[in-house]
Amino acid sequence: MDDQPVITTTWDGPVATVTIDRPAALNALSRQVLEELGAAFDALADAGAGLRGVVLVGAGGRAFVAGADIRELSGLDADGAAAMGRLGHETVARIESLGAPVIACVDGYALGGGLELALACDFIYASAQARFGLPEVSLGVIPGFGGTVRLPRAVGLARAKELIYSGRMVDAAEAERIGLASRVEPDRDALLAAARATLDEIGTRSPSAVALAKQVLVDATGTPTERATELEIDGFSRAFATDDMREGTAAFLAKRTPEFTGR
Ligand SMILES: CCCCCCCCCCCCC[C@H](O)CC(=O)SCCNC(=O)CCNC(=O)[C@H](O)C(C)(C)COP(=O)(O)OP(=O)(O)OC[C@H]1O[C@@H](n2cnc3c(N)ncnc32)[C@H](O)[C@@H]1OP(=O)(O)O
Repeated sequence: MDDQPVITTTWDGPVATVTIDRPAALNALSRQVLEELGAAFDALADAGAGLRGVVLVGAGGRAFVAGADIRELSGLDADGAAAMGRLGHETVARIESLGAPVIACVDGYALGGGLELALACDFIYASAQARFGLPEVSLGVIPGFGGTVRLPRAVGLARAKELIYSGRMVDAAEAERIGLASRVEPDRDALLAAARATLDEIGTRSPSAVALAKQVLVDATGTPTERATELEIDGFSRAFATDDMREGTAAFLAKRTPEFTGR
């Protein structure tokens, strides 16, 4: 365990930036990183409507996250791997259950658990220096942090199979082409600026509606159509019990800008 925190959270108005700060190990996911990451997102969940968006980024400029910490991984047996996988999935669940959108800003490598962490965010923005891959089969393992679940949803089953079986990396341009990255910016500064601009735009919308949309999208994706439809009907109807729905429709009819509260 490092003595220093490996996860830092900074705020700029209603937007929080969560930084994974282990640059010497290319921000590899150790137990400490996962535990601090989970605590950071628990704290963000307490911010309520004061939080309008999160940027998740890796420190150092060479990697977002270069995967699970292979030194820790190499010491695991089957039971330890199951515990590691559960720890990873519990961490991811906090990102997906956060009402505010989370943008993974990938500058450098996003490999293995690092790509899986990025896939658990709402969408991925990349710098031109980004490289993505699930190289687990090169280590004699398979993705254990949701990659077999989320990569097919992002790029389709056939491409996910090709990337997982080959373990090959894709660059930023290919990642955007196959739907893995939503945007590519020339460098880190432009990447972070683009993420902030998107979160500022989303921040002008109803926080309660955005949170409901995220919950339905996360819960419904991958479920049978009949169940997914019921989840959407439930979310749609819950929106009509919010102050934001009254404010949004009244503002439109009065031809004025809505003042959303997120309630
Ligand atoms: C209950 C137990 C809890 C344990 C918790 C563990 C975390 C759990 C996470 C959830 C489960 C994740 C499941 C996931 O699907 C499995 C994986 O992610 S497997 C790992 C996948 N990643 C990789 O295979 C990438 C490995 N790295 C590389 O290929 C190369 O480093 C690179 C990214 C191509 C860069 O190459 P170079 O530019 O040559 O740089 P170096 O290789 O010299 O690296 C610099 C420095 O960083 C160290 N490092 C890099 N990657 C890792 C890593 N993944 N783990 C640990 N350390 C890493 C590298 O060793 C160098 O260090 P130095 O030698 O300088 O000390």
